[in-house]
Amino acid sequence: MAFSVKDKSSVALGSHAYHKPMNSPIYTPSSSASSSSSSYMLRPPPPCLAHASRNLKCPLLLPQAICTSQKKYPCFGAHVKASFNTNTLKNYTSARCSPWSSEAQFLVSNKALKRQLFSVGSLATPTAEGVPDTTLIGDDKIGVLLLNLGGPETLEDVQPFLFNLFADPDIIRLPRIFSFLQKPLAQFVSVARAPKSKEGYASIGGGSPLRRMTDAQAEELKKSLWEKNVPAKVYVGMRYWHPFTEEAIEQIKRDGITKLVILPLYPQFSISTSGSSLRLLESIFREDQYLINMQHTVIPSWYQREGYIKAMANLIEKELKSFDCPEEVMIFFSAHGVPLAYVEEAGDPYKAEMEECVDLIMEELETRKLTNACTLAYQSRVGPVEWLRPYTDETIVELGKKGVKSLLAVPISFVSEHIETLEEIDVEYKELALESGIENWGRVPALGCEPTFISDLADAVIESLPYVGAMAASDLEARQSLVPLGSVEELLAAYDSQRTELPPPVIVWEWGWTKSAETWNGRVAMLAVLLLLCYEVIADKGLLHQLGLWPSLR
Ligand SMILES: C=CC1=C(C)c2cc3[nH]c(cc4nc(cc5[nH]c(cc1n2)c(C)c5CCC(=O)O)C(CCC(=O)O)=C4C)c(C)c3C=C
Ligand SMILES: [Fe+2]
Repeated sequence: MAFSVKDKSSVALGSHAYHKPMNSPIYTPSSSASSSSSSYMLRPPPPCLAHASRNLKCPLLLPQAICTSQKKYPCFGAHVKASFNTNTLKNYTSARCSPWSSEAQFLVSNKALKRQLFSVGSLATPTAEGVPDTTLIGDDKIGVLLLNLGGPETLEDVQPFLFNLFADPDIIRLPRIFSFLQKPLAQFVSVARAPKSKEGYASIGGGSPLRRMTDAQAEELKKSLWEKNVPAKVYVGMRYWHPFTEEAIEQIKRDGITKLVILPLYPQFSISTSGSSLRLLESIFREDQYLINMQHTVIPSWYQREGYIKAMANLIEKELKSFDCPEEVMIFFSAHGVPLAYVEEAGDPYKAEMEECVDLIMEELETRKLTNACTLAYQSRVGPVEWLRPYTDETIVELGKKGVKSLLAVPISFVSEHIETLEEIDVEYKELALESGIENWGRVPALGCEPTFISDLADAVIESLPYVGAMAASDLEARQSLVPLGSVEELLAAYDSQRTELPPPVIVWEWGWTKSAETWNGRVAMLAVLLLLCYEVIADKGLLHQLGLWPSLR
């Protein structure tokens, strides 16, 4: 028994084609998409935006993170779809004055862009022997900076780690006039959440495996690069815990790196993950003379890459075989959620990229004659606002009710094991699934150091090398040709302008225990917390002071 939208009698959760909004958790890739994109092409224009900071007032790093070319010309050597995604970027209208807007003038036509990108792209092609063009390396010292989230290594680390996370304005997005409350709020929320989080970390051995796993990935990536004749150093920069991004940058300076490839370890781009790390880097770069002069490029997201898609498909194929009736298993993609407002108001491409990623993996499985039904849902929501739907927990219950008997969970937004795979999926969701009538449960491991995946990351780095510093050329045409800056500027301008506003209120009021009531309760609670925090700051007394959770200002 396989479930799909083409088979509505089996599970009637509504229609669900990839390019439509995902109202229901069940979908199968649309047949047109399958047929149009079952092959991989080698040299599409890249999504990475190359920069060198020379000749620019500031290094303009962040725009590289978000590139509209991704949908139309997916990443180096990646899957090219014939049909374009209806890109969220189309919604952006305003071009504001932002730290990045100095580039808005370099708008280019896609035609010119393609022409140049194909010719520049060919520079990156490894030779037949797999040896990259050494002129790309020359006397340069090449570094690769892996960006990741970081995780507490001991239970004592949990609360300060949470503080760092909630103090990030890309995680708790306050209107600018309330930005002075960011740290007090982070203190409050981290202290309030720490006990629950500690329980989770205690149950997976007393800390996050993230540092260990990311270090191992860095080591393997370095080996792979050297094997491919690119003698690069690989650094790890975490956003919220050791080794912090700032520490990695100091090491990069000490090592005298002259060309840096920045590679967030998140396959899909989100404002809250890669975006946050890139924003931090941008501020570090802007202040530092060495970094301003160092050439760099960013690989903003790489979920479309052949190696990544194939590696994911390999893991799924292998895990399906462990079920008694593999063809009856529903493949259950579970992605880390983000608040809905990130996507709908701030223009986060995360949801669109996630859906496309799932589509590509399913298409790859189809080419292997694996036609299982699949579902995408979002997990790990935190706080009172609405997050991306469908939620993983609700979906599991719904699938149980609809008679689904076998589920294979696939963590899709992250490439290492972490608390949300080891605790949330393996323990909480498994238990919920079994209670909901699902009889057979499996989980695909995170990619970790899977060789196909690591080798593909190395290729992504190598393919990005021609773009490192390409913007340093004062040659206007080169600058114009390499980056579809107009769209990037629009995206960032829109994203940044949204930071001044809170999400709009729920317009239609419904009585009873409804979604709108839930949302409003959350907002009222948030407002009360804000007022209490204001009181603590202004009066230098209050509940937190009494509990000793607030350092006296006097
Ligand atoms: C693509 C991955 C991730 C997105 C998107 C993301 C957004 C996001 N996360 C929080 C809040 C928390 N995240 C926490 C841990 C955590 N988050 C990710 C990844 C994404 N987060 C990972 C890999 C981890 C685990 C790290 C580890 O230690 O193993 C936590 C702490 C754990 C907990 O208490 O549950 C919080 C809190 C928000 C609010 C958010 C988007 C705005
Ligand atoms: Fe998270």
